[in-house]
Amino acid sequence: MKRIDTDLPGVCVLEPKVFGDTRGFFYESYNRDTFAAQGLALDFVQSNVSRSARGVLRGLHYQWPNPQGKLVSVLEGEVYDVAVDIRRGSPTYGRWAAAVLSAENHRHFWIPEGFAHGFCVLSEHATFTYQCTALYDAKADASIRWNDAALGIDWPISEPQLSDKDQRAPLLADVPSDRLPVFEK
Ligand SMILES: Cc1cn([C@H]2C[C@H](O)[C@@H](COP(=O)(O)OP(=O)(O)O[C@H]3O[C@@H](C)C(=O)[C@@H](O)[C@H]3O)O2)c(=O)[nH]c1=O
Repeated sequence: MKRIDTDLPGVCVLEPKVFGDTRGFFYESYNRDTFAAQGLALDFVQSNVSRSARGVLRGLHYQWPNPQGKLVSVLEGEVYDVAVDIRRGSPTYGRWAAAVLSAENHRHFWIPEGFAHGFCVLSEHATFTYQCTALYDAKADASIRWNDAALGIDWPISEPQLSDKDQRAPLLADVPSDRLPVFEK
């Protein structure tokens, strides 16, 4: 597995070693020891799958308290995936990083705890899967507006299909500071 760091410390792309043969391919999507050797000592407690049509955007989502680190990837189609540092007191507060993830490139994206996460679908459909370091907690579930100008995310689509919740999401500046994750060194 190859780790490719982004400009945003903590957020990285992981490229698994893919074994192809006449049957198709095989890769390890997660291996505790291989990840730990790359500085990612992760302990997953929940796995999720979603499927979305072209133009759907899910995000920007986070949990506070009980933040979730997420290892995300795509099994069908292609998405533009974004991580945003929304940790109070972080030297990189408000900065974002993005990666194109697809069923062809097998790339995984690591979204650390305390970051907001979202993606939009670039293909006809996309089947998205992710493992989480904390359980879903409906009371702690929160969103930031996908196109918050203060973040300036360079989304590749302009009129996404959003959930009601995501349409109503606040700007980062309007979230009370005690409702945001805390930066821990
Ligand atoms: C995320 C989640 C949702 N649900 C339920 C709540 C709701 O009724 C339904 C759909 O939830 P949502 O609209 O929040 O689903 P979705 O918009 O796909 O939410 C996800 O978006 C991406 C970007 C993330 O980063 C994830 O952590 C998660 O927030 O599924 C669970 O039961 N468990 C879960 O872990």
